[in-house]
Amino acid sequence: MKYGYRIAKSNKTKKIALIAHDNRKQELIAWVKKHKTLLQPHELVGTGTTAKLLEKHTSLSVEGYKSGPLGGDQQVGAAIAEEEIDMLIFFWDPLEAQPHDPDVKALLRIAALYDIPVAPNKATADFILSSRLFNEVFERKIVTKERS
Ligand SMILES: O=C(CO)COP(=O)(O)O
Repeated sequence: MKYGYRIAKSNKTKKIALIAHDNRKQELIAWVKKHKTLLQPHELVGTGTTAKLLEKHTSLSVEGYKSGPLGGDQQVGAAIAEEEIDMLIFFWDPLEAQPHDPDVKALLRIAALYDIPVAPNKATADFILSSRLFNEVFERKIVTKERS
């Protein structure tokens, strides 16, 4: 089996996954509030608790998957593998182990594999949002398997 790749293109309107571990949820809520106008035109999704809190505190519409520890990270990972999600804002906790650490790792692996922008903190999220590409079509490299 050999690996090859093909180029996929995002739409101008992005589907953005928003996720935060408990100790970082307030930080994500504040970030989304700050950038509400920029985020509003895009399709927002997130893991269960994060999505609910974001809807409550920002009144943006955020479609929720299951809660992270109950399989939400895996659902977001599957959506990335289906090429449905264009970027991942994931404020994961660098100071506390999670019971579903393997799921977190799997999500980050799939996001790297499918070549989507990933922000683990506000600085990176700000860079992504201020990128010229944020409201344009951008290309990404999808790894494929080819029979040799
Ligand atoms: O645990 C998470 C990501 O790994 C987040 O899940 P919740 O948004 O349901 O808290």
